[in-house]
Order: sequence, then structure tokens, then C-alpha cells
Amino acid sequence: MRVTPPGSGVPYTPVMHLSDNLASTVSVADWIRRAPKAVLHDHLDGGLRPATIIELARACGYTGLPTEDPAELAVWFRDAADSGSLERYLETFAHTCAVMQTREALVRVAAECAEDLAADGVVYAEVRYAPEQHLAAGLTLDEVVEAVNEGFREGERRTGGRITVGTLLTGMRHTDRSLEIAELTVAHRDRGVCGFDIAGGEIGNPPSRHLPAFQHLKRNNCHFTIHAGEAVGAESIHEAVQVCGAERIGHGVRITDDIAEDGTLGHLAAYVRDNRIALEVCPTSNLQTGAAKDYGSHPIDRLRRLGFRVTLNTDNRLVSGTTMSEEFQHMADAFGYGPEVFEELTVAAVEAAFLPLPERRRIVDEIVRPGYAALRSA
Ligand SMILES: O=c1[nH]cnc2c1ncn2[C@@H]1O[C@H](CO)[C@@H](O)[C@H]1O
Ligand SMILES: [Zn+2]
Repeated sequence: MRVTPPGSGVPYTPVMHLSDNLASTVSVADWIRRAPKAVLHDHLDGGLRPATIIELARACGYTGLPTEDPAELAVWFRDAADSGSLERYLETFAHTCAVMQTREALVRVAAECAEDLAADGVVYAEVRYAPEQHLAAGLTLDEVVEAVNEGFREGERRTGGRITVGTLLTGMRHTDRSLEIAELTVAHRDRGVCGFDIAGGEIGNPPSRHLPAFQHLKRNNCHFTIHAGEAVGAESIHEAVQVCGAERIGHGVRITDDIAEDGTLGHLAAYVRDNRIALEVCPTSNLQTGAAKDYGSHPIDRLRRLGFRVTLNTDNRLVSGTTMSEEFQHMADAFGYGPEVFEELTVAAVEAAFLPLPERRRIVDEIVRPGYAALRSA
């Protein structure tokens, strides 16, 4: 049997060993798509619809796109990002950011993002972007945040409330606006913004460069995560957690530098595991940037078995050519994961969400658990 998961355009031959209590009439791709999912690490500017980029480029007069054919553009992004280098991966964002400079464009991209995630079975999402990258046509930082929030509220409405989306405001590691973005996060908290992040090229830009931003967030009891342990090893994770105070780690897969072959944890790895610091793992993106060799040898499974709070994420749906369903499928193929493990990963993500505790519990108890129970009895 050959089935095509949503968004991939690539035929799959699913591994049919996911029998766990599931009626055999339900295909693997089908139950994966229907399974409730939560994504904590998804970049707004890395997940646009190709056709939208082309339309927005025409509207704003951007002539730098490599092609005006949507299918070709999707392939171009995935291939260009598939270089083994994080820096090259990040170069592709010049095209998406170029067309995300007006209020209308931001509202549209955010609304479509909510729709696309919901269509893929995502019930809770934290979507991040760097407001400083959307000022070229004259918007202010506040206007950028308001436009994106408006788009997400519109997208939630269009899906009939099937998804809840919060945003994380990202400061870029190579610029010096992180304190300003941290202040913006505090100013818009509880109004669509649930936290802060630092992203961009990791080499040469340690998180401690942005200490004043993190101190401001801490003084104001605000949540934040930091991209670390993607292109640089465990020392980057150490800074993010111990110097800056990150509650979650974006990627974090290089924590394996601090784990011996026999599974003995060094002090940093033990601290991360024992404090339940969530790792926002993005397998396909890791393959493209060279942080992992292939799905089968990706450390996600080892980390999960060692008791780390592992979550599964897309990073950039367009740039990495993926969806949550496809990430699930890759994990099913590589490690034989079935509904039990996906339920565990989804609950872990909701528990690590930057949401009030009662809201996390509501999503787990009223949406995630019942959703998986319904799948099992299908
Ligand atoms: O995996 C990643 N590692 C580091 N930075 C990233 C990654 N994915 C995207 N961005 C960066 O975050 C910005 C805001 O969304 C993007 O423009 C991109 O430069
Ligand atoms: Zn990322």
C-alpha cells in the first residue's frame, strides 16, 4: 500500500508494525494525521505556503525569488536548506522575510499558518518569529506583533477553534536588539505572546551575549526558550540553561556530548533531564543542518529512553519540507513508534507549553488523551 501524508507530495510505503490496538482498516498515515499534536518549535517565516510567497512577492514588487512556480519553489527551499550547514539553511529566510513586511502580509501568513497546522491535526502551537525582521516597509515592532496576533486569531476562527496558537518573539543572536524584543515580549504578554526565544547562527554568538534580555524576562517572570546545541555542542546548552536560565532548549540534541556510550550522564545532561527541561527536537531540520546523520541514528530515541523530556517539532515546515505528520511518520519508520509514544510526546509538549498550568491540564485531559483514546477504538 502506498499512501501520501499531507503536505509531502512524496509517496510513502508505511511500515505496518504499528498495530497497537488500532483497527487494521486505519492506515498509518491516516491515524497519524488524525492524532492530536502539539508543536512548540515552528518558525512563522519558515512555514509559508509557496503559492502565498509568490503572490506576496508580486504584490510588494520583490523580484528575488528563484522561481514563480509553487511546486518548484517548495523543492528549491528544501534543497537549498539541505546543505549540512546551519548558516546556509538560514540564508533561505531572506526570501520569506522579504515578502512579510506589511500588516496585510503578516495577517495572511499567520492565519494560513494556523489553518495549515490545524489541518495537520495540531491542536496547540507556539509559533515564533523575529519582529525585527519585519520592519523594512515601515512597520513598528508593536505593529508587527499586533498584525501577527490578528492573523492567528483569524486563523483560529477559520478552523472553528480546533487549534490554539501562541507566539514566541525571537531575538536574533547576531544583532543587538534582544533586550528590545524582550521588552516587547513583556509588553504583549497575555495578549497572544507567551514567551521569548533566541535564534540565528549559533557559531560565534553564544546566548550569554544576550544576558540583559534574559534578565529583563526573569525580572518580569516571563517564559523563554533558547536555540542551543544545534550547531555548537554541550557548552552552548550549558550557557543557555545555567548562565541565561532557559526553561526549554530549541533542538538541544548535542546534549549527547555529555552522555557516555553506556548511557552515563554528565552533570549538565543530568541537570537537564532531572529538571525536566524540555528539548524541542526537530529531526528533519537536524538532518539538513548536519546536526544528525539520518533518522535512524537521530538521538531523539536515545534521549527519550534516558528519560529526557523530549518533544517532536517541525522547526520550519517550508524550509525543511515537513509537517508534524511527516515528523511522526519518520519516527514511526525509524523507531517503530506507535500511538503510545506519540501520545507521550504530545503530552510532554503540552506540559512544557508556556501556558498557565490549568490550561495545559485542560488540553491534555480534554483534547489529547480523549483524541488518542478515540483513535485506539476506531
Ligand atoms: O533551526 C534554527 N536555528 C537557528 N535559527 C533558526 C532556525 N530556524 C529558523 N531560524 C531563524 O529564526 C528566525 C526567526 O524565525 C528565522 O528568520 C531564521 O533566521
Ligand atoms: Zn528553530
